[in-house]
Amino acid sequence: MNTPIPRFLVFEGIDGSGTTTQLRRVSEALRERGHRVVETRQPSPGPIGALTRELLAVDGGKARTVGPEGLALMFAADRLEHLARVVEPALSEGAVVLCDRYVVSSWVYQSLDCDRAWVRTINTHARWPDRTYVFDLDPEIALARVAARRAETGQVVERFDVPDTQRRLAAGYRAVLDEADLSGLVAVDAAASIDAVTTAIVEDLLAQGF
Ligand SMILES: Nc1ncnc2c1ncn2[C@@H]1O[C@H](COP(=O)(O)OP(=O)(O)O)[C@@H](O)[C@H]1O
Ligand SMILES: Cc1cn([C@H]2C[C@H](O)[C@@H](COP(=O)(O)OP(=O)(O)O)O2)c(=O)[nH]c1=O
Repeated sequence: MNTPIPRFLVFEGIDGSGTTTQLRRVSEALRERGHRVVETRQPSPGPIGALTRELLAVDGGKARTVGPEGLALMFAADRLEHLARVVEPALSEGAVVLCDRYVVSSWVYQSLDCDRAWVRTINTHARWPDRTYVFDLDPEIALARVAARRAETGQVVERFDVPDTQRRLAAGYRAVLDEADLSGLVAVDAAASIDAVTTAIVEDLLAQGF
């Protein structure tokens, strides 16, 4: 019997590591091969995700009122709502779902300020993805990319957009990559050129049966 192709694909990494750019390019490559593809992200565009994004924005240099535990619960609730509303129906219909950020984002970001085991507990009901591409990049390079992107797009500053925080997050992602018992985790050298990163991910997917 043929092994089914992995259809729930997640892109993870610190801000500026290139997940959004690559998600678009990999989706395009899969569509060209005839797959039906759903591109999505967390925090999701749904009601809980929209509220979460609002709470993340830093207003005049001051984070809004929700604290780290409240925010962790918002991300987890958004995740389950988004799974039920978007991801599960798309997978049931045979689509490939590519999601920009997922459970590992909560593990890494929320564990900066909350109890690590508790963060994992509140996310245990979210199904584990088939493949999680973890973009590994020096935080200095990622910060330079984010600054350039912000100058171009006028994007708002969010509470994790702080150099020291990004360094701790990069270390958090590397620690997750070192966990031996997680299935489908793939390290991506995000310092390579945009084309080279796309090729590496597409080659991995082809090796998975696409
Ligand atoms: N491999 C790369 N090399 C150089 N610049 C890149 C690369 N990947 C992305 N970028 C640029 O860096 C910025 C951040 O990329 P983006 O995909 O938005 O990151 P993320 O979604 O991980 O925050 C964008 O301006 C993008 O064009
Ligand atoms: C999904 C998720 C995102 N986040 C953070 C990461 C980002 O700083 C922020 C918004 O995500 P996102 O819009 O993906 O940021 P970017 O495109 O700049 O990489 O939310 C968490 O802290 N926990 C989570 O579970």
